[in-house]
Amino acid sequence: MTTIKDIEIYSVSDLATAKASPWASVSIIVRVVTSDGQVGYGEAVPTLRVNQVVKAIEEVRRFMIGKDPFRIEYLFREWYKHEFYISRSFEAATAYSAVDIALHDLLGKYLGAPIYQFLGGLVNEKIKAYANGWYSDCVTPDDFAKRAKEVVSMGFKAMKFDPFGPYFDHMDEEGLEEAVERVRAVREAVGKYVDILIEVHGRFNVNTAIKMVKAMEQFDPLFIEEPVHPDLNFEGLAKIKAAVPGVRIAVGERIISVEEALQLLERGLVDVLQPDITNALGFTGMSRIRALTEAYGVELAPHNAFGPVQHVATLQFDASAYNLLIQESFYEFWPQWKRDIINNAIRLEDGYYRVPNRPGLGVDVNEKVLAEMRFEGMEPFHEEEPVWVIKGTWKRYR
Ligand SMILES: O=C(O)C(=O)C[C@H](O)[C@H](O)CO
Ligand SMILES: [Mg+2]
Repeated sequence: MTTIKDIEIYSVSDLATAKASPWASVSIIVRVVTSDGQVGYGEAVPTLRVNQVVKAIEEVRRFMIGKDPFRIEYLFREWYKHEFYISRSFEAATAYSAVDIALHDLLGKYLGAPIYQFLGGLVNEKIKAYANGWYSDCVTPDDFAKRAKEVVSMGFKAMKFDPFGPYFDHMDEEGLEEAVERVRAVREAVGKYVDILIEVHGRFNVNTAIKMVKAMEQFDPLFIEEPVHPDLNFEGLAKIKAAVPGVRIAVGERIISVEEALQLLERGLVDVLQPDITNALGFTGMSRIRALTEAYGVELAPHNAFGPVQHVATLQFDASAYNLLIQESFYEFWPQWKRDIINNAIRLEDGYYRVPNRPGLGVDVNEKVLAEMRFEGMEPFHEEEPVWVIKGTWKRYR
């Protein structure tokens, strides 16, 4: 019987020369190795938690060694039994997610099939993508407009950005005006037929959020994401939906269980759900969440921000998701070393990605990059700009 022999954990980074936000300068990759020499890859979330996440993966490793890697549902259930906090702890959830992705990669390689084949088969041959990470150091409306045009010339038909500068919790009139002018500049630059997605990063209290959503409605955003603080703020989201019913609201990148998805869906608080395969319990969790969203008539727009293994895992998932709206992508805006974590370049064709159809995740991981870019330690904490914003945008322009 094939068993799990080891789980190797690689933190890789260019922190010394990083030009991106600190969270984007690190990837945590896992490599599951079997007794017969097969390998499967997965990825976890780094955001200011690198050490804790690595430790959490070490715990999953203790449990996994010696087990049959192909009993995926059974392993999930067994680990759920042992890991008392899996649905309460971000670290526990992302650690398991990374390993679950790797188990699916292994199974696909063993069966000689891409992962989508055993998630129900191919529904979407190509996946519409929206660009993120394209607006580093953009501050004025003009900065945003110029860069947005470049994004369109790369082929993207959709893009997301956070226009709210340094505001958090409350935003005054001047802040709102600046944000509105940035969004107006992008809408004018890209025209009517490119989708604009407004990222709020869970910044605002409810009163500010309602005012902001009302002001943004005129630009016809595909959705507005995390308009209020992200603590499953049911009351806040309900007030926004009541105040501005015509604007689609997206949330979900921080959910770590199927039950959290259910709580949002059953209250009718979300139009587009954004689960992330690296913290929503891998393919196992995402498949359950997909079924729920279908039942509630909600579309999926998976969050995908951390690295190329996540990127291709999300493509595999999306390939079989009938209610897929769009997939996020930072891929084109990462530094070369990060793109090089996988050997097979993922090309954007007219705003879409073709889903890799080789076994497992469908790509080869570049072990040289994993060895050369290895690092230990945490991402830096910058007092002057929160870790979650795109670098150089925590500014006003007046
Ligand atoms: O991509 C998104 O939707 C984000 O919100 C990006 C975040 O800044 C990132 O996930 C933080 O870790
Ligand atoms: Mg977001």
